[in-house]
Amino acid sequence: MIEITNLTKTFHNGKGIFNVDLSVKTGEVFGFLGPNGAGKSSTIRHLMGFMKGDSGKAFIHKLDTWKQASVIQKRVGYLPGEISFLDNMTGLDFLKLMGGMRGLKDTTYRDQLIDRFQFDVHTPIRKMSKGMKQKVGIVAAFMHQPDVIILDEPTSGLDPLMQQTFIELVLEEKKRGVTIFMSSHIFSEIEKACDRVAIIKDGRIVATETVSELRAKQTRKFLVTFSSESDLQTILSSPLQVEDYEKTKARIVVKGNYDEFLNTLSSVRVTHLDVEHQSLEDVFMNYYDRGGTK
Ligand SMILES: Nc1ncnc2c1ncn2[C@@H]1O[C@H](COP(=O)(O)OP(=O)(O)OP(=O)(O)O)[C@@H](O)[C@H]1O
Repeated sequence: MIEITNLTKTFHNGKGIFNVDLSVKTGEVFGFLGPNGAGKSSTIRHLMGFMKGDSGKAFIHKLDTWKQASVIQKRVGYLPGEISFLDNMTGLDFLKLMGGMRGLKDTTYRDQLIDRFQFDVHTPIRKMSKGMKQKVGIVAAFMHQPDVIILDEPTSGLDPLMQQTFIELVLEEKKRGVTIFMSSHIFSEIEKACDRVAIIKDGRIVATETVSELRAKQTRKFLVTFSSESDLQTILSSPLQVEDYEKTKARIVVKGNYDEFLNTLSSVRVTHLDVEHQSLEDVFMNYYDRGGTK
């Protein structure tokens, strides 16, 4: 549904995106993660046909996004990273303008979305907070029920409740078979909403993984208390990775090897077990820190 092959764009300052390859299947919710300045918005601008690459191609629905930019921009739901509104408009004026451009006739779904995101459509945009503007942008991206939606940092400026409302909306659209591509640096929203994730750093894709693969790579540390010091000795002489220990307690590192962990623990008496959670953020930081090698 979305194909980017070998896309490169070098800006005059040497920054940009380099040999970006991405493929998003129909009905997939795909997360695009990276720190500030990594190249997320630049990639998305190519996908929306606002920018022409120096080399490589981007396709949506097999349409070349640069050559067929007007078709893409009419058809695809899009939330830009920074929305430029005409300040004298109200939220409703803006949504009517966007709806007109996309040939939206039935406004029932638009009005349901306005209700869900709880904002006053009659407020002039110049008086809106960043979060309110973001809500208007989200409604504009979803209201015509497109089959592809591209969102650049959709939850920035939203409070936690509205972030949750947004995730629910994405999951509903996913059920309808909509293909969604969204950039973010909030790992928890990617984890909740996305099937797969690509990580971009310094303009290059450093990893593409399913969310479940990423979870499997997640390191978990268990704080285990044993009934005796000899139990601890049994664990110390096992293949399990023990980070530190004292008397009858050990901090055991588990990275996917749950079977081995449970089997070994079953040979001793455990009186207490606690888990220290490592966030997905830590997993991603591994990628960032490793400078692009997987
Ligand atoms: N038109 C431009 N001219 C020169 N440099 C640019 C231009 N657009 C982007 N850049 C640079 O290219 C790099 C990638 O920018 P981009 O906006 O794509 O990053 P991003 O991942 O979206 O970041 P953020 O999370 O901060 O929005 C940055 O170093 C940015 O300064």
